[in-house]
Amino acid sequence: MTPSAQISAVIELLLNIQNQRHAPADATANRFFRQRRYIGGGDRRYVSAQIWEIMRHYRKLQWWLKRIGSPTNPRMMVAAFLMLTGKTLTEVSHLFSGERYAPLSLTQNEGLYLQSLENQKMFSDDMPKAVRYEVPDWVYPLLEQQFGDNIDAELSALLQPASLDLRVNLLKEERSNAKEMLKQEGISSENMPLSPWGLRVEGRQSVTSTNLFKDGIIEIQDEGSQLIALMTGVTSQMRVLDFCAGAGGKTLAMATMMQNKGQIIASDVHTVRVSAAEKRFRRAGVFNVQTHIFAEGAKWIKRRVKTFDRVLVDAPCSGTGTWRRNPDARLKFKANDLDELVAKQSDILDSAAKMVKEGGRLIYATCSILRKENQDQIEFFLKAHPEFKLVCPDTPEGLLPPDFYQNPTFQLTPAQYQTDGFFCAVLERQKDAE
Ligand SMILES: C[S@@+](CC[C@H](N)C(=O)[O-])C[C@H]1O[C@@H](n2cnc3c(N)ncnc32)[C@H](O)[C@@H]1O
Repeated sequence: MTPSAQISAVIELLLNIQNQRHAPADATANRFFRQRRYIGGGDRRYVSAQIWEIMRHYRKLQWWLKRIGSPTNPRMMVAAFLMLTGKTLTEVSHLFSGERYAPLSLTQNEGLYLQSLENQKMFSDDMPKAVRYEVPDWVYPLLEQQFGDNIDAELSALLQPASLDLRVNLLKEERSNAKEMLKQEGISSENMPLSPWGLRVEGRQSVTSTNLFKDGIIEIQDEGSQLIALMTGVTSQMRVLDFCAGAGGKTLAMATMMQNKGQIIASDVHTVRVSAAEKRFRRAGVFNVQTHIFAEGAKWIKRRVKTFDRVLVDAPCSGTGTWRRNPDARLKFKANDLDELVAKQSDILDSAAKMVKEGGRLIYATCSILRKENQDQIEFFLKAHPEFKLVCPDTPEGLLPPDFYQNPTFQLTPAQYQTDGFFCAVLERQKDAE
């Protein structure tokens, strides 16, 4: 593709993303490329990279265009993006050439709007902070209250692209061997600073096409997610329930901790996710897991009241901690979404708590950085459930970083730990008084 044709594809994809507001942007992008097989690998990578950058600067681009009185359509967003990332008006005019496969030529008005962006930077001092950091206006005050003086550091880190993190399946291979094998497949990685299973890959690489991935030796999993699994403290003698198992990321990590022994039940309400999890369990050689799909009625729960040593609730949440990976999610997040999620999490916690045996533990986790879903949720739960107490993790020594053993709750953020944002609380059901 010519550079102009690439820009044309970027504009078209951005229009698709805007029109399919309810679909995640990466799903829309995948569909877009599937329908245009003629776009080769290199061009596809270029168009994707540009789109993710535009999504990462979406509010700022809209702010600039409104400020100069321009329409905020995809065409002007892309042109403004090019100007604000260093192209001159002449260069942008060449790209918008009007030739075959190129975007239509810039109109006189468009040229004038863009001229006023010459020598401007993406960030402007008089931009509101919520725009600068690409968070919804209603979310910014919540985060400001939580992070205080650290707000700028926290929100800048949340704007950076996330690293590509892998978890080595110790059931199949040592981390050092996996690292070497990955290198032989052309992918360099480093041991992660916090997780004993983790490898961090340099740059953007396609790990899913490696033999290691196909053979179940590695899984893609953020370091924060690996730490949550570690905080459950599961061991090979236990009976464990992963209440919101989804596609099984944390189940897989817990199965490794349990050396494929004991029993894990991986449950969820979402059939497709559970099927995906089953496929991953097979690939990873994990056979101490059974799956369960929740149906209407609570019989399944009733029969298993107080029978599990550990129950993990990796709750459905706002995903605000993963905004580095999903820049479009931040644009879609609404205040009533948060209220609904908080109510749902509370219901799930109530059901899951019933299953924890005396002296057993309930581990609550979210990939959210919002207090309402995290600390406030746990405070509310403890008021309603005095039979539970917060306790420090009892994970076998040496698996977690030392300070993780001292705290019953943990908030991870990209700024502080270079992980996604995660919250975790460990609670224990007290023994009934005689
Ligand atoms: C954060 S995701 C889980 C991710 C998964 N644990 C992992 O590590 O890959 C939350 C999951 O909760 C599930 N869920 C939503 N409502 C639920 C409910 N009432 N009971 C159980 N699971 C539920 C969703 O289908 C989703 O898969």
